[in-house]
Amino acid sequence: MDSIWGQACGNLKNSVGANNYNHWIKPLRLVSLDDGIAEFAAPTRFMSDWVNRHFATAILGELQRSGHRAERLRFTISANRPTSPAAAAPAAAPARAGRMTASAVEPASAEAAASAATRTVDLGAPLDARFTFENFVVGKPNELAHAAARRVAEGGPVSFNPLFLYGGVGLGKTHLMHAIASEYIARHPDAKVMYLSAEQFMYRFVQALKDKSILDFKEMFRSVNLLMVDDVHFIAGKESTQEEFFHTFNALVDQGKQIVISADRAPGEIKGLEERIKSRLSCGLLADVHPTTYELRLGILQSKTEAFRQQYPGLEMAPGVLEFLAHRITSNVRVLEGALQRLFAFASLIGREITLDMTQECLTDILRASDRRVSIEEIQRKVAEHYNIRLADLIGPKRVRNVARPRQIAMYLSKQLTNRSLPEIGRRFGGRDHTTIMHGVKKIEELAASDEALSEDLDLLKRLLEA
Ligand SMILES: Nc1ncnc2c1ncn2[C@@H]1O[C@H](COP(=O)(O)OP(=O)(O)OP(=O)(O)O)[C@@H](O)[C@H]1O
Repeated sequence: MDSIWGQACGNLKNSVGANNYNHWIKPLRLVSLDDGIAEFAAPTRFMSDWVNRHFATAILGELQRSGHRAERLRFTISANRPTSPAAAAPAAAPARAGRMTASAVEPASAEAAASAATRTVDLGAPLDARFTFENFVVGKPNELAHAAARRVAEGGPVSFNPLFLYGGVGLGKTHLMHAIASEYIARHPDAKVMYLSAEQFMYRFVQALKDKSILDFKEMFRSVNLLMVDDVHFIAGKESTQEEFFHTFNALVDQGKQIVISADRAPGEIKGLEERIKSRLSCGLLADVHPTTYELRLGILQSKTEAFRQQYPGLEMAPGVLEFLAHRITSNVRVLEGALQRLFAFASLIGREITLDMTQECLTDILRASDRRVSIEEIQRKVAEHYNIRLADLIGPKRVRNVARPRQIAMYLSKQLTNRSLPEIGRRFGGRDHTTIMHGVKKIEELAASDEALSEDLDLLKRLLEA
């Protein structure tokens, strides 16, 4: 086993990059390779989950290339646990270079295996048992996407096709997709549901071409009742895959079968996607998952904390910690969740209550990265560009409306996306008083509540700034 894995590792280092390799792949040990199942010992559950989600395709591909039958991964958690909290629960999630599906990955524990067996999607990837509607916290930014997802999951007559969920990284699109699939299967045990990433779709398509089994491929995809393709932007620029996807899509729509798609942006904004596909994808319901608000982040943190309390019983948390995290980590839910996980792991290792001081100490890197994400200068530049005004005017004293409103928008975004104080923001806006900034922020909040166009503009700017 050691020599098989050693050989695969050499290539994996190149394909996933040295950082990913050292962090995630190197600590794994190949225990057995029987019946197409590659069993690994991993130091932590967190690590095995992460590898499942991100590197399964690469690992299986490597084992297959060296002539072994490898169709699924299975993990056991080895006894020698890591000693540092960062290794136990690395919260600073590396940027995701496209999703690797969890396809062909077996659940780690017997309990998870049993529950997955009842949830197994007929033809696609196993579902993540944590991604249910019950575990999804609903707030203003995701309420439309959630309601539409619920409707599709009921499996009644197809009222919009496709359901197209889109939004920035780590905002819950995949979570909703899994929730739809689980619920749909629970309600329609005989239905065929296929959930896979666009990358997996391409991989299967290429494999079918190689194996000369394209008819089987077509037949398999056309036989499903519900097709769900995650991260569809992945096929941008890949002409033959797009062509095949287009035909699959049309065949299913013609048969009245439901399709759910997710992407990081609206169909019209995906560069490298054929016009006919863009227009097909725009035909159903486009549901935007907006960037999180403070309230939603807090709700998610509260809900995740309850789950962590079961995992780490007896751990106390001082008041204000969740509020602090919701305020400081605005990037995406995945990072927020990772931060909380690291905090619990750390507190349980040293056996102390989670306090604000501990939070700051334990999450220094994440908090610093969050701080760095957007600067007031970037916000000012982007807003000036967006409204086609000069940066000097945005900061300067002009009071004409076409400058004053964008200025207030920039003030509002500076308050929302950075953790600078009002006097500090004031200084960056040409030495204005903090009450002027407060007034600007309030004004935009009020306007956005009734002006849909402004609210959409704010979302767009946030997304551009947080990208
Ligand atoms: N509203 C929510 N309630 C509970 N958990 C959430 C919510 N939104 C996101 N999450 C959690 O955040 C993590 C990231 O979500 P998910 O993978 O669904 O993001 P995504 O939008 O598909 O991102 P990507 O663009 O990277 O594919 C998951 O663990 C998910 O459970």
